[in-house]
Amino acid sequence: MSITSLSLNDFRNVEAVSLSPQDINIIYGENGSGKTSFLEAIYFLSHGRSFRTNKYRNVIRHGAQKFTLHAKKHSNNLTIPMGISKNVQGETQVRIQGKASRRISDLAQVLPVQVITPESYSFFFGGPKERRAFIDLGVFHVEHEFLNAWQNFNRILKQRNALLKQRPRDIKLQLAVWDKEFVRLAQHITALRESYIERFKAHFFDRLCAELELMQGLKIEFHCGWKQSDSLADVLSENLERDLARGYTSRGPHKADITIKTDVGAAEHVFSRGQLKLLLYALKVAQNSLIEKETGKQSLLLIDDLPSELSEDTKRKVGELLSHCQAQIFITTIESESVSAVLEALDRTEALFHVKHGKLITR
Ligand SMILES: Nc1ncnc2c1ncn2[C@@H]1O[C@H](COP(=O)(O)OP(=O)(O)OP(=O)(O)O)[C@@H](O)[C@H]1O
Repeated sequence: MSITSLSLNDFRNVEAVSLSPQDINIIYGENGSGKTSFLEAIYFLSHGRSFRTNKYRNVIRHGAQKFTLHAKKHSNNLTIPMGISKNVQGETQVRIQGKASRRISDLAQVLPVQVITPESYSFFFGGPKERRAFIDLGVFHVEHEFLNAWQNFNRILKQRNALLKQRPRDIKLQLAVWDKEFVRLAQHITALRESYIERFKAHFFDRLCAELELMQGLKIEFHCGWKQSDSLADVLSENLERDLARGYTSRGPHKADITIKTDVGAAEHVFSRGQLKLLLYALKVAQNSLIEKETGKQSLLLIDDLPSELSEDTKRKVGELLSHCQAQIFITTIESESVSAVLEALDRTEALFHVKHGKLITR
């Protein structure tokens, strides 16, 4: 069990709703009833932002001055109350165990949350940002040094890019100072990512995908953000003219990526949409169960509109995949019956929540 109570106030079309989630939670209702808003609220409690919009005002209920979200997380016989509120001026308040917290990352530490939406398939087709974020979420949870190193690296990257844009006369001298630290942090971050990816791959292939025929022969490759056989210091100097022309640093760990290949080509060019969805579930579940294994933290998995585009057989396979992790799961669907095949594979306590116009009609 992870979240034992959740309340939303003035969030999207939800004025005031409280619920007591179970291990598996099915949130169902008509289009526009407010189902996704519940997932969005849980995500907000973990990340301090929405997965749907960067405009925080969009999530405050029309006419209200602020939204407030509360949850109680139960783990290891400990109940941790947590909350976040944000007002129309953009001021955020975070409370964990009754104490104000200034760092959003504190929320994510307490409540690891992953989300899968119908748009998540941009994971395979979009740029590397999302794939990098996927790796880093795992590294963040299992490697304590990562957050600090990543924040420091980003500060240096910002300074370096500002220099590239300003082009002061002594730019080479100034860059020499920044680049030393840039390279040191880049190597540290890359080592943490590589070590995580190796463990992730072992977990993904040996534990999770052994029985899924589709996943046989897949290869996951990590690209660190520059040609790894070359020294990063040399790569930075070789690319200086190009970087000056563009005004940003083109090589480094901020460009890292992963590719997923089948025997005959990149997964995104070979697999069907349904197969890619299954692969995405496998990746997210592997991440979840690895975080559980290495940190003992139970995470939450939010799945928006699970049944869309999935056959009954694929839904059963999704259910089998989900049974490999202990994550508390929240699934939205228009009709509750359409996820029966998923639930059959999950032998855990379930709760059904019927949402209508932002209100719960059954509990
Ligand atoms: N800030 C807001 N204040 C009030 N209502 C809002 C606000 N933002 C969105 N809404 C409304 O709240 C509802 C939220 O819909 P949500 O996306 O959660 O529904 P859903 O049940 O997941 O729909 P679908 O099945 O179509 O994905 C919509 O009807 C939307 O018009």
